[in-house]
Amino acid sequence: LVTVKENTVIGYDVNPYTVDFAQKNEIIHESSSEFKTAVQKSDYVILAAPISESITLLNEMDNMALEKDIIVSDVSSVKQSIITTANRLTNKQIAFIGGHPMAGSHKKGVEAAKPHLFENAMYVLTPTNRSSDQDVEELKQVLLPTRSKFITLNAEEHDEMTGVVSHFPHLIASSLVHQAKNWARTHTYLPNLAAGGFRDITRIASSNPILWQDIFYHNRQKMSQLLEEWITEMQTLKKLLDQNEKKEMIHYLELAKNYRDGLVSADKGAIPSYYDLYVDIRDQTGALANVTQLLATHDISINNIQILEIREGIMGALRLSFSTEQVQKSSEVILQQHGYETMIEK
Ligand SMILES: NC(=O)C1=CN([C@@H]2O[C@H](COP(=O)(O)OP(=O)(O)OC[C@H]3O[C@@H](n4cnc5c(N)ncnc54)[C@H](O)[C@@H]3O)[C@@H](O)[C@H]2O)C=CC1
Ligand SMILES: O=C(O)C(=O)Cc1ccc(O)cc1
Repeated sequence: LVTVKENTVIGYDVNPYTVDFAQKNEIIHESSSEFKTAVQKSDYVILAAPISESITLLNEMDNMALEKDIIVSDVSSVKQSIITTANRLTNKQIAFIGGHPMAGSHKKGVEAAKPHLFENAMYVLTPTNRSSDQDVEELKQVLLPTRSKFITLNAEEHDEMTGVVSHFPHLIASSLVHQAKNWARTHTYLPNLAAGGFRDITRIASSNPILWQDIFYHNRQKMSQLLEEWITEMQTLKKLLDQNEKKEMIHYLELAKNYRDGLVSADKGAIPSYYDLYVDIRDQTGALANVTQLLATHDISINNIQILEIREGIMGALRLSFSTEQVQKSSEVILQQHGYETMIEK
């Protein structure tokens, strides 16, 4: 993705379908079929390809003849490798600042783009020896409309922290799915018993495998260290179980619960970029149709709907996710006015 100064966004992608889709859906103003042409027209460039590809593109830019100075950034989930590349650039006209918006989903492709995707999300910026404080401020101004919250981190601390809260959980989610798959060979009814908990913890296992292999590869040292720590932790847990250490187990679960409960609120800096509203419902089909229609008549669009723990004839709940707090609050008012019981997690 490439932007030029007069608020014009030029899009470039190796896949022409992506550029075409982006233009038809007004995600970009202009398109380019050649990376070099797009770069040469631009004041700011944001590389949003898989990490290894963004590194290649940055190296390509180093050899380009540019008529003006440009600020280049990226969105790669791992920072060290691209920052190392940036620190070695020789083209004096390029100022590089690493970027990583902590928002997204398990979906891939341009179709997953959303105008409010980055709103309230943390956006990590990683300055390099190829950027000044003024360049960082200028980039922030360009990114201001995303309404994300900027934080400056160096590559090492970024990769350590995202390793813990983003990359490593992915590996665990996939391994849990593998475990279930193996057990399902001998227990064919198993998938029917997979309740909300299993779905919650494994959602990210449905992400794009090529992208995640690339993330694991670029953060392989941290991943390996985390895996080692995890194995030790699992061995400790196994001991607690085998020796029926009740108190210790309750203590372990309590500590995790307390810490996790403190992470829920969006403004405490945790990752959620959605605003959830829970609605009590009696039956699935009728309630789903009523709730969605009611909100649609008020021009409210729902980002995601999940049916929680519902069985025929028994009260259940819908989890509606919205992209802004304002829409979440107005949906609550509308639904309450129509007799629905609602809840927003504090
Ligand atoms: N998926 C997510 O939730 C998040 C992803 N990221 C980072 O964003 C980057 C892109 O990830 P996604 O958007 O999920 O992947 P994606 O697969 O949806 O999009 C990547 C795009 O890059 C294009 N591409 C690949 N090689 C290219 C090249 N050499 N030149 C031009 N275009 C090329 C592909 O055709 C595709 O349209 C990655 O670096 C990832 O680490 C960062 C935050 C969140
Ligand atoms: O699917 C999810 O919930 C995510 O965690 C999205 C995500 C994927 C990659 C990132 O580098 C940052 C955020």
